[in-house]
Amino acid sequence: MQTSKKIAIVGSGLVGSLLAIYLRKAGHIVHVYDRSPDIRQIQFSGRSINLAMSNRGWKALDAVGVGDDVRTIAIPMDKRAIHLVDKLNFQNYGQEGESIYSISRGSLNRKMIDLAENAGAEFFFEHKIWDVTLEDATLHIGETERGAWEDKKYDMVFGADGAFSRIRHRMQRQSMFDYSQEFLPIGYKELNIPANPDGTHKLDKNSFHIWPRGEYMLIALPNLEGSFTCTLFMPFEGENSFDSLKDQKEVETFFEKNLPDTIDVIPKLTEDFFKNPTSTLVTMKCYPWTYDDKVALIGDACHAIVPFYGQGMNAGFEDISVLYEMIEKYGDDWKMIFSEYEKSRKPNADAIAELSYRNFLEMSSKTADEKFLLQKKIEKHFSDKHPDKWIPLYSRVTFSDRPYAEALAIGDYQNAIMEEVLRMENIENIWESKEVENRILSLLE
Ligand SMILES: Cc1cc2nc3c(=O)[nH]c(=O)nc-3n(C[C@H](O)[C@H](O)[C@H](O)COP(=O)(O)OP(=O)(O)OC[C@H]3O[C@@H](n4cnc5c(N)ncnc54)[C@H](O)[C@@H]3O)c2cc1C
Ligand SMILES: NC(=O)C1=CN([C@@H]2O[C@H](COP(=O)(O)OP(=O)(O)OC[C@H]3O[C@@H](n4cnc5c(N)ncnc54)[C@H](OP(=O)(O)O)[C@@H]3O)[C@@H](O)[C@H]2O)C=CC1
Ligand SMILES: Nc1ccccc1C(=O)C[C@H](N)C(=O)O
Repeated sequence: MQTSKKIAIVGSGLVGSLLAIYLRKAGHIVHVYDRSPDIRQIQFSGRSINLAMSNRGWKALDAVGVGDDVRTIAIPMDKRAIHLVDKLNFQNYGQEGESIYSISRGSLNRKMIDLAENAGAEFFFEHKIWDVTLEDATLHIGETERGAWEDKKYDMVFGADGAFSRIRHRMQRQSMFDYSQEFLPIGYKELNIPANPDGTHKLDKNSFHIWPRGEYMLIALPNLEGSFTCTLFMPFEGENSFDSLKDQKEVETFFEKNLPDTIDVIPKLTEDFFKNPTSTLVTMKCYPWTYDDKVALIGDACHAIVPFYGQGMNAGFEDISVLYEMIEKYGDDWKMIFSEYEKSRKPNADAIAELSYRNFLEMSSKTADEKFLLQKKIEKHFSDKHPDKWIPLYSRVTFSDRPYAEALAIGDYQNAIMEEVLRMENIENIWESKEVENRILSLLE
């Protein structure tokens, strides 16, 4: 327990609501503000895309005893199901028993707010934060940007207000504040595979489904009631692009030609395609993340990444784990807590941003490449025999809590070794041999 402070969290998203639970545990008065209505009272619309939860997320949830609650709404996916035009391949994510978990964003957010409220946090919905005075942690709240604002002073403010954070906006106006934002030329659109009439899933429910098609891809994640949430990632412009699919006929022809096995399972294809928005993807980096011992950014507000590794929320939850480690270490010294928190997290946030960007190529192109699948088999075979010498990159990111920066560096080193190994003569037939094992061992020396 620390000396009790009055703390405001801006944003009742996934990170804000979990942070509220942690700060209550540390003995603080916690007020959470969100511009949106209470997600528990409304039909959730928006980015309802499912989230893949993995080790880092579970660790942060389990540490405050809410992991099992969340497990009740999670579906394990132990492999990729890779839908090529003419066949279906599978690729395990990790060792036996290791899975990532599909969870609906809306259900998770509702549950997290319930749990935070039960822990004693107070929520203020439909409260728009327009500005913050950094020096004395005062929030400026109002209906419109130019209307009257109410001021609320706190001991401390956390900006958990997402990729387009208002709290960060104010911090950006200081000198020596670094900031960058980069949009991808790729957008995404949500589609839906409904359940069978008996509530069963139309595709294997324990797989993360991918239709890799080079510059674009479709993915599908299972929901509890038998449906799948699909997302089409595709360039905005060019030959195969959102721009090129302007009417019903063009969409139907495109899917029949390129994604033929989805036709039967996505009955409302064109309706959903034109009803659902095409959304954007952005990487945002900034530094510093804190102001004195008064204001700190957390989650997407300080590191928005593209979604291709399924790590954005996991990384935001890990921010909270690290912040709490610092709380335990430095007690009431919030200056030290904030400074060690941002120093520890920044290199790891940058690393997962890079890994996430690279994973688009892995998912959309490499999963359709036999050589890549062979590489993964060799890595798995070697790592099963020498777990102390080789943890595959995917496992280090997804099933461990080793720093992301370490995963990126070791992953690059391992990749250089695998490039050598794949050049071995007749590798397709000898990949399980002692010769290949010895080659990797010698390259590792
Ligand atoms: C397509 C897509 C797929 C993804 N898939 C995954 C995945 O599989 N696994 C994973 O780990 N991550 C995934 N992510 C990333 C994940 O969604 C984010 O990292 C996560 O939502 C960040 O949580 P947050 O609480 O920081 O921000 P948000 O979830 O964006 O929440 C911010 C909250 O702040 C509120 N707010 C904003 N501005 C104000 C204001 N001025 N005043 C008051 N309130 C405000 C908003 O209403 C919102 O409730 C995905 C992201 C995208 C875009
Ligand atoms: N890492 C990534 O790639 C991420 C990408 N995104 C993408 O960015 C886009 C926007 O995302 P997001 O901001 O979450 O938006 P959403 O689409 O979820 O919601 C935006 C809504 O909030 C309103 N709004 C925006 N700012 C304020 C404010 N200060 N106060 C009150 N209302 C406000 C907007 O109204 P109005 O139109 O009137 O301004 C709009 O209705 C989407 O395409 C999303 O997919 C989002 C997060 C992460
Ligand atoms: N959640 C996502 C959303 C969009 C794109 C990818 C993901 C993933 O989780 C990918 C998964 N980790 C994979 O590598 O197969």
